[in-house]
Amino acid sequence: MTKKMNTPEDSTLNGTKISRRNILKTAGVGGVGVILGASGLGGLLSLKEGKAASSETKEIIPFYDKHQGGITTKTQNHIYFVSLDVTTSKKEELVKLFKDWTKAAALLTEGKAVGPLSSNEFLPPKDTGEAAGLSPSNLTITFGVGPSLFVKDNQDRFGLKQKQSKELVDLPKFPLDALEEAWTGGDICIQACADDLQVAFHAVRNLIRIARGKAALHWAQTGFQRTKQSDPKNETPRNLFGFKDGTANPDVNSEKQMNETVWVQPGDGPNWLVNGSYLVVRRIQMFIEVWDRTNLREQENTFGRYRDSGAPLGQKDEFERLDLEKKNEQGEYSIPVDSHTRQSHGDGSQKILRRAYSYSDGMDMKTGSFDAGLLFLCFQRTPSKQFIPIQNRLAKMDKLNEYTSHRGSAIFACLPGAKQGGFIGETLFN
Ligand SMILES: C=CC1=C(C)c2cc3[nH]c(cc4nc(cc5[nH]c(cc1n2)c(C)c5CCC(=O)O)C(CCC(=O)O)=C4C)c(C)c3C=C
Ligand SMILES: [Fe+2]
Repeated sequence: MTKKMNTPEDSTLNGTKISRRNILKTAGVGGVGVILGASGLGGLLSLKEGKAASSETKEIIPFYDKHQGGITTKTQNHIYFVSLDVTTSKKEELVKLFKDWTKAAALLTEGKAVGPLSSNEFLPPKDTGEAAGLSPSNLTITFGVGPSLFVKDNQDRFGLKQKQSKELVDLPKFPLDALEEAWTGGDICIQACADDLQVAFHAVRNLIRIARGKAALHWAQTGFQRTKQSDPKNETPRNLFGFKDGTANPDVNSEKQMNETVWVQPGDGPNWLVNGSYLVVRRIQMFIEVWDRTNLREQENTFGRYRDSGAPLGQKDEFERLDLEKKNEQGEYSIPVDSHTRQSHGDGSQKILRRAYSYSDGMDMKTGSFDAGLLFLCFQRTPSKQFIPIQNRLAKMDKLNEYTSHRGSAIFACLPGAKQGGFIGETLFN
């Protein structure tokens, strides 16, 4: 029996965009297995378009843009983050991979399959199928390249050495780092964020499938936030220590702030990264059992903020400007000297865009406690002037270190966005 499939080719029929959900609804109307000619399907959809299309349009973040999605776009409920090792030594295969990934990512973010769901019973289907019927879920796919893609073991692997940015180098070892190879480094990263974890997983799975023989998984980490459904007021999310996390972030709606803080500008370094950004990712375990035995005052002194309101200590409102000079009745600083807020803020001149997710990975087999914490992700224009000095201060002085351990780390240059017809990495490889 011939079935009409949701293929990349038929993603636009008669000028009508067809998403995973539409195609299923259409099949429902006509019945599974009904043969539909392109024009018949297009006609049917244009009749039904209205509701389904308008509710889904809101759940699509366009893939082709000046900047990649997943950086300043609204944070979704889930993340599936992977770091990959490139296994091919041929530059042309690497370039082809980025071209294939670009096409696939554009389809996936629109809620489409990367190929026919079941066209030939003698071959594995092109798309793995688990996202069929699901909405695009605001999926964003962000690609980055690590320092080891340029030079590894002193080898200029793909003739890219001349293009390596001075900022794209391994992070220094910070005091107290307890990094493990299993969560550190990588040649390429893919960050997939979506409001549905199955959609994010499906995206990563299919992109890695496309990379077979060219790149392989090095490490992977999922993460979550409270969902939009459970928090319709969209307040600042809370981390696993129960504190609001993300309050003092630069404003993603301010182009000026993003150009100052996040996007690489002409003249900053190599041209290929203009409109891209550097991502620092840290897998930070949080000792939640120890925290849960710590009294509230100590917890609040650790962060320098109230747990309930998220306001700085000695102040009223979550979003009030920090008053680092304010003292309490005992004559001590209201926001303690070793608190996370004071140390991460510093003199306020170094800013990063944080886009962190909590993670929970079952049990830490070494200790029997939860392996849970924060997949800390931050974007910036110049790591040596932003993440690195902040982390140097935190590693030396932050009271939060008593309750956390940095177990994984990596840096990537997230490429600029691509135009329709172009591909992610074009500026680097051409
Ligand atoms: C090097 C950068 C940072 C790391 C690593 C980091 C880890 C980390 N942070 C929290 C929880 C909170 N962080 C908060 C503020 C805050 N954190 C950083 C940087 C790093 N945090 C910055 C730059 C800031 C903002 C400073 C400012 O200007 O005020 C807060 C307070 C609320 C907020 O502003 O978001 C919390 C809570 C955890 C749990 C953690 C590691 C596990
Ligand atoms: Fe922090």
